[in-house]
Amino acid sequence: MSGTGSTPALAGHIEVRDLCIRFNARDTTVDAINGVSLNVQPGEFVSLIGPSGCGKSTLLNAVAGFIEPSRGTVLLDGQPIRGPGSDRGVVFQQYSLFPWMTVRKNVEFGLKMKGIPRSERERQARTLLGLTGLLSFENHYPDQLSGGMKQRVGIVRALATSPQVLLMDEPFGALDAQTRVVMQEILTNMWQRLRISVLFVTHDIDEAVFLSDRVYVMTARPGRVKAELAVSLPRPRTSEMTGMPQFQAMVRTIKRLIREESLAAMGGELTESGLVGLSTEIGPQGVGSIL
Ligand SMILES: Nc1ncnc2c1ncn2[C@@H]1O[C@H](COP(=O)(O)OP(=O)(O)OP(=O)(O)O)[C@@H](O)[C@H]1O
Repeated sequence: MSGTGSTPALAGHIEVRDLCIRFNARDTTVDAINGVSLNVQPGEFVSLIGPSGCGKSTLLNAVAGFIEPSRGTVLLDGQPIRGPGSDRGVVFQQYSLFPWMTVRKNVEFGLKMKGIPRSERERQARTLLGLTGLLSFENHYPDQLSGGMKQRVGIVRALATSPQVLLMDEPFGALDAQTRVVMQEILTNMWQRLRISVLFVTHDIDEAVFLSDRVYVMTARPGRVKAELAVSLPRPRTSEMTGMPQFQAMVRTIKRLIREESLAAMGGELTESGLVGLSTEIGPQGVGSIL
């Protein structure tokens, strides 16, 4: 594991510079993101939020090394990212566990790929499973687990190789509201202990504010950075903080920013007095139901 207690993280600095990603389909091109610059400092928790289709997953996939930039660069600790690597753990919304492997074998997989001897990888996997309350399920198969447990295994598996960076793409998107809140608390506790850098994609504004040190709000496609907000809530975070005025104020600000972008993408515009531009097409009630 990368670090414990208050040891400051030294690695895991992500820098995205003027990143553009264009997809070429058969007879069209799609500019998914255009000129994105952002950073994640070592040990920082940063979220990306924005209207649907603004390129959040594309950006995360570029940092993971699954997609090459059309222009611009993505650096990890000063080195250009040239492909996937064990220095970056990835967790997706779909649990992506191997269904034919037990929980422990799933967690051991990355360690096996790194050539760690069997007894050592078994020891490491059991330690991580113990930290997340999953040790008694080590011999279960994924389809014997609840969604929240599967995603805990997914996170443990991503952390098993001691990455400097954890990349998470809507990891709790498939979970019910209660499980989601519990998972957020588990994640923030684990992150606080490990001090690794996290880049987290979500649609959920409360989730972004609750978990993050900073939040980047993206524009509608092609995605750019519309705003960067620092979250000043103290650590460790607790669920009671969601009732604090500064939490609520930040949620309102982000909601407004995303709403502006969603409207702009639909050809409308937000004014002091209300909505214009869309009303002739679908009427104010229609707009309210969309947003
Ligand atoms: N492989 C691909 N080929 C062509 N277009 C793609 C590809 N991947 C993504 N896109 C397009 O790029 C744009 C950005 O997609 P992306 O999934 O990154 O957005 P997102 O912000 O994560 O969306 P959502 O919030 O709905 O999950 C979309 O218009 C999408 O259709």
